Order: sequence, then C-alpha cells, then structure tokens
Amino acid sequence: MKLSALCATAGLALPGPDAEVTGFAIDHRKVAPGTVFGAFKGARFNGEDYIADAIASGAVAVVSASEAPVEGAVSFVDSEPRRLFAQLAAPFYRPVPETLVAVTGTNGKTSTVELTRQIWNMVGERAASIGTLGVTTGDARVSTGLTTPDVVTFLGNLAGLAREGVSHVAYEASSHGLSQYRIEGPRVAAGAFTNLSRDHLDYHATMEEYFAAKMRLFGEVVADAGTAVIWADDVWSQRAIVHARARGLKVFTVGEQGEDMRLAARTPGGLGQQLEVQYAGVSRMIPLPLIGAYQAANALVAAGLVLATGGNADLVFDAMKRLVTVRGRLERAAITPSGAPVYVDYAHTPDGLEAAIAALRPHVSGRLIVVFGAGGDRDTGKRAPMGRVASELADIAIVTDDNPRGEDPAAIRAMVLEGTQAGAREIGDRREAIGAALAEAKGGDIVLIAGKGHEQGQIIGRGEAMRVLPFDDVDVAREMAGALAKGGDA
Ligand SMILES: CC(=O)N[C@H]1[C@@H](OP(=O)(O)OP(=O)(O)OC[C@H]2O[C@@H](n3ccc(=O)[nH]c3=O)[C@H](O)[C@@H]2O)O[C@H](CO)[C@@H](O)[C@@H]1O[C@H](C)C(=O)N[C@@H](C)C(=O)N[C@H](CCC(=O)O)C(=O)O
Ligand SMILES: Nc1ncnc2c1ncn2[C@@H]1O[C@H](COP(=O)(O)OP(=O)(O)OP(=O)(O)O)[C@@H](O)[C@H]1O
Ligand SMILES: N[C@H](CCC[C@H](N)C(=O)O)C(=O)O
Ligand SMILES: [Mg+2]
Repeated sequence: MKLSALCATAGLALPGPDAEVTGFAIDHRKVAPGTVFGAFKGARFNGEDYIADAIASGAVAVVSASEAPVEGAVSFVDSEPRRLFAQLAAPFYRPVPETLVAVTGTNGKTSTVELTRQIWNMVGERAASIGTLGVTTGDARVSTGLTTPDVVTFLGNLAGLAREGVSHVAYEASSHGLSQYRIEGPRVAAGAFTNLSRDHLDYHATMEEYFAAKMRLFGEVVADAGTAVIWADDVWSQRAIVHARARGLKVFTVGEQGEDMRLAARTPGGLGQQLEVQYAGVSRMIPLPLIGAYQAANALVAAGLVLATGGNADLVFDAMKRLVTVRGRLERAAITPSGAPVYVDYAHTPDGLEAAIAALRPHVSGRLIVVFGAGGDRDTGKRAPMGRVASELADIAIVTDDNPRGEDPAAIRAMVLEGTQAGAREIGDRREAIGAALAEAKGGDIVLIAGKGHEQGQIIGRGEAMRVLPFDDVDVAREMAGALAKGGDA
C-alpha cells in the first residue's frame, strides 16, 4: 500500500516523497524494508535513539515527537506521535471486524469482554475478545502478554480475526493502553465503563489522571454517534456519564441506578443468582449461573454492549442464562476432603478483593479463609488497603507472594501486613500458603485464593534477571486437596 494512500485515508498531508509501505513497527528490531517506524519516548527507552538504525533496516517513514534527524525516510512530527502512528496504521490493517466494542474500568474488563463474546456467540455472531486472557475465539486462545497489546499487534490481531470471519470483537482498554494510544484507529461502535478504584498509581500521578486516561475512551476512541454503556452504581459513574454526554455519545446506563437497564432485584442462590432486570418496559427474571454481585454487574454491562450494537433483547437475556465462568474469576478449583469449596479469583486491588469476598460470603456458613498477596513493581499504595480489606472481611487472612518481580517479597508482604489487624498470617511460599489454607478449612468454610486468577506463573526478578516459575492456583489447589485426601502432608 502507498504511503500517500494511507495519508489520504487518515486525512494527513504527506510530508515527503511517496513510498510503498509493507508494515508498521514500534521497535526498531522489527523494522524491515518498507516499514513505517514509530519512534516513541517510553518509560525506559527513547525510540528516537533508534531512528538511524530503523532507516538502515529499510524504514520508509518515521513518526516522532521532535525534529530528531530523519535522513533517508519521510518524517512525520506530531506532539502526540502515538496517535498519529495509529491513524496512519489503521487503514493498512484491513479488513476489520465490522462491530468493535471496548471496555474500560479498574476491575471487570476481562470478565466483561469475555461475557460479551459469549453472548454474541450464543446469539449467532462470530465473536472474539482481546484482553488479559489473550485473543479468544470460540475455539482458541492465544496470549499476547499484555491486557491491551501494543498498537501494531492490536491492529494485526483485528485484521487476522476479520480474515477468519470474525465479525464482532470486544476488547479491553486498559488505562495504559488508552494513554499510550495502543487501541486507536478502527471504528469503535460502543465503549463501556465498569468502575474506578485504586490501582496503577505508580503510573498515573493521581486518581484524577487515572480517570482522565480512562475517559479518553468516551472522549476520543468511541466513534461519533456511538454508545457509552455505563455501570451506574459506581461512585465515578456520574462523572463518566457527563463525559460521554459532553461528547454527544448515546448513553446507556446499567445497574440498580441504571435508567436503560435496571437491576431491580438480585437473589443469591446455590450455584448462581436470580436477577430481576427491567429493560425497554419489560421486567424479566434471569437465572444467572454465576455467583456474586460483581459478576452480575459484568454480565449486565456485557448484555448492554450487545444490545447497544443491535442485539435482540429476547435472545440476549436468554443467552445470559447460559453464561459460563470466566477463567480465574471466582472459578471453583477444588473441594477439600472436609467439604470446603476452594475458589480462585483474580482480585488484585482493594476493591476487587472486597468484591470477591462479598461474592462468596452468602455461601459461607463457617469461615472464609483468604490467601492473597500484592504484585511487585506495581502501585505500592494498594498493598496496605488490600491487607485491611482481607483482615476486616475474611475470617482468616493469609498473606503470601504474588509476582514479586524486582522487589524483595518479604518487604511487599510487610506492606500488606501493615494494613491487617493482628492475627493475619504470613506464609511467603504460595504453594505452602494454599496448602495451609486447605488444611485449615472445615465443612461450611470457603477458601478464596486471590490475585493470580488465570496466571500461569510466579514472576521473580526484573529485566535480564526476570524468570517465570510455572504456577497455576487452580492446579495447586487441586494438588493440595488431593494430598489432603490421601492423608499426606499438603
Ligand atoms: C509502562 C508500560 O506500559 N510500558 C509498555 C510500553 O513501554 P514504553 O512505551 O514505555 O517503552 P520503552 O520500553 O520505554 O521503549 C520506548 C520505545 O522504544 C522502542 N525501543 C526500545 C528498545 C530498543 O532497543 N528499540 C526500540 O525501538 C520500544 O519498542 C518503545 O516503542 O510499551 C511497550 C510496548 O508495547 C510495552 O511492552 C510496555 O509494557 C510493559 C512491559 C508493562 O509491564 N506494561 C504493563 C504495566 C501494562 O501495560 N499493563 C497494562 C494494564 C494492566 C491492567 O489493566 O491492570 C496492560 O494493558 O497490560
Ligand atoms: N464489576 C466489578 N466490580 C468490582 N470488582 C470486580 C468487578 N469485576 C471484577 N472484579 C474483581 O476484579 C478481578 C479482576 O477482574 P477482571 O479480570 O475482569 O478485571 P480487569 O479489569 O480485566 O483486570 P486487569 O486490570 O488486571 O486487566 C476479579 O477477579 C474480581 O475480584
Ligand atoms: N494487570 C494487572 C494484573 C495484576 C495481577 C497480579 N497478579 C500482579 O502481578 O500484581 C497488573 O499488571 O497490574
Ligand atoms: Mg483484564
């Protein structure tokens, strides 16, 4: 494809001679002849340092923020080079699935995109989701490593899915992804906001900045005349509604305070819950086969996205009855020989931990035992609040390791323990901590293993020294339950 054609589609002037474009790259090591190179300043490197190398490898154009010397290639300079790069790249990656929706919020993005994918599939669409779990279609899942992949991977994935016949894609818009313009370009029909609470304050300076990053979804990413589906019961919801209205989007609110889809009642049951939902003047009873208020919220927002993009209400609400557990989100992993169910959940924020404990509480007649930790090289300010939530809301809290990365695991645990009241236990080794929780559990108790969900490893070290030790909470819980049944030492 010609650079001039990409510029014309993106509405940009071509600032130099025309060239044939063969691809896009944001890492100079991936540049081949004909590539457009995005030279961005990052947290660790300045991509502009690699411009000459990229041109030597065949780059035909360079997008950057400053007048750094670009000799032998067309130079695009913009104060938001990542945005310009995405605008230029989008028309190259064709075809694009016809219906795209994006989900933002501190918690619930993965669950919501996955449930949206499930509902679309059940109502007859070829659907996929992209997010923390990777790229998921009906029959396959491929990991990308990040929640929101880099823009080149993202656009490439969309085109690949469209070529396979996928027409509907729901993807996660993390605040990092939004602020780094990783998910720009194609037309996004609807966006959803789930909630906002403390996380990532190592990357965003304040909650206001964190919220502003999320609101780029409604401010810029969702197409003109698109829809904003907003969970209405969060403390930040009203402000999200104001942003969406100011942009002129259609607003679709969901929740107990939702005006478009109202959750009138929610009754927890053994393996799920009964929801009474009012939509378009009709009241419906929906037996949702997932437990917990938070899963009801995510399922309703997912239904809202499908309805906002043309789904048939009868089919959509009927599909909700057949939703299946999202991997690592309140997933029942095992039952101890004493009869206590063991759940694995991805709660890694104070709010997430509170939501996961609240989801299980109605099902506990004895004690709720929680095993959890906090990640290294991530927001340190969430650690003590996580400790506080666990020790206040669970009966037994066991603090353990969760991806210490480049930090001293004992120091991370100490910060978590600062928030706990007396009585919280500390067992650094995660396998041992899970074993202790299962051994402690009696009939009527429930064990919650929080923080890693679907993750497949324990990340130790940083940079060159980083290693990922295989670890899966579900597998370990099963192994430990098995060992207890045999009467061995867990
Ligand atoms: C802080 C952060 O988000 N960093 C991401 C970001 O890096 P960056 O732009 O700061 O890049 P950098 O490493 O400083 O390099 C700058 C530029 O120089 C280029 N470069 C660099 C070296 C070189 O030799 N040649 C070269 O061309 C790089 O490709 C890059 O374009 O862009 C990189 C390329 O896409 C990502 O790999 C990297 O993710 C790091 C590994 C990461 O851990 N990110 C996490 C925090 C993250 O993004 N998480 C979110 C949120 C999860 C959630 O919702 O909770 C996610 O969406 O996954
Ligand atoms: N709507 C919600 N409200 C409160 N907590 C939630 C909600 N949805 C999920 N959670 C909690 O957050 C955890 C992570 O959920 P999920 O993976 O769907 O979120 P996410 O936004 O994709 O997270 P990440 O930022 O890591 O990508 C869940 O395991 C649960 O503990
Ligand atoms: N997307 C989140 C996941 C955190 C999961 C937890 N296991 C950890 O490692 O902190 C992050 O990268 O901050
Ligand atoms: Mg996610």
